[in-house]
Amino acid sequence: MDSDVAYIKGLLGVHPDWPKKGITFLDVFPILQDPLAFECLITHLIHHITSYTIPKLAEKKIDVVVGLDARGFLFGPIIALRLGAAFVPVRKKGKLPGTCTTAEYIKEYGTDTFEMQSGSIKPQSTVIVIDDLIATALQVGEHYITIGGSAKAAGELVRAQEGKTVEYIFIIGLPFLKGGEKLDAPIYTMIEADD
Ligand SMILES: O=P(O)(O)OC[C@H]1O[C@H](OP(=O)(O)OP(=O)(O)O)[C@H](O)[C@@H]1O
Ligand SMILES: Nc1ncnc2[nH]cnc12
Repeated sequence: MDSDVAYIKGLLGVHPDWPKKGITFLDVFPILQDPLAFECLITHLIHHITSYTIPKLAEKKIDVVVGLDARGFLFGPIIALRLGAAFVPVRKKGKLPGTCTTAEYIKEYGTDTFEMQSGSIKPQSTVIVIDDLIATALQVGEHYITIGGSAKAAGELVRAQEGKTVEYIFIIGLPFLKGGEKLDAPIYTMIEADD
């Protein structure tokens, strides 16, 4: 398992000063270009959910996997299918038809607004939120302030529909940014990015 994670980590694209100076962008797309690595990644996450997340739920199953626009869409539907769960997208503002709930957020390199279609999660549903990466938002002088970013906004949208987020799952965590300290459920990151 550890060697699988190390292999997958080695595939990540590392792009200093992109999309702007001071950001080191970590690109998950090379993983998808290696079918064996992609399969290993999905198997790893399913193993985590079925052997760790679900046993803690006392007889409950995962009802909904929520994926975040856009890179969360690469992983969320596959995980949902394998779990027999629904997939619900969180999209950037203006992309979803019908009535939507909205949450604004600040991320590592800008601000944005997320939306979820009203009624897409039934009250009391058990939810996993998935995305490619968790970072954080704001640097003040030499210090980063964690204000949750994309994942926190997604959690707000789930709560607005009375769903219960039981875990936030990410392929990559950026530990030096301390992302996710203020989320309402535990976080699982498969790969810890180097400081
Ligand atoms: O933890 P945070 O500071 O909120 O940052 C993480 C988010 O930023 C990236 O998405 P981005 O908004 O760049 O959109 P994309 O997936 O459409 O490229 C990434 O895929 C996460 O969704
Ligand atoms: N450093 C980073 N690399 C890739 N996606 C990101 N989203 C926010 N920060 C990011």
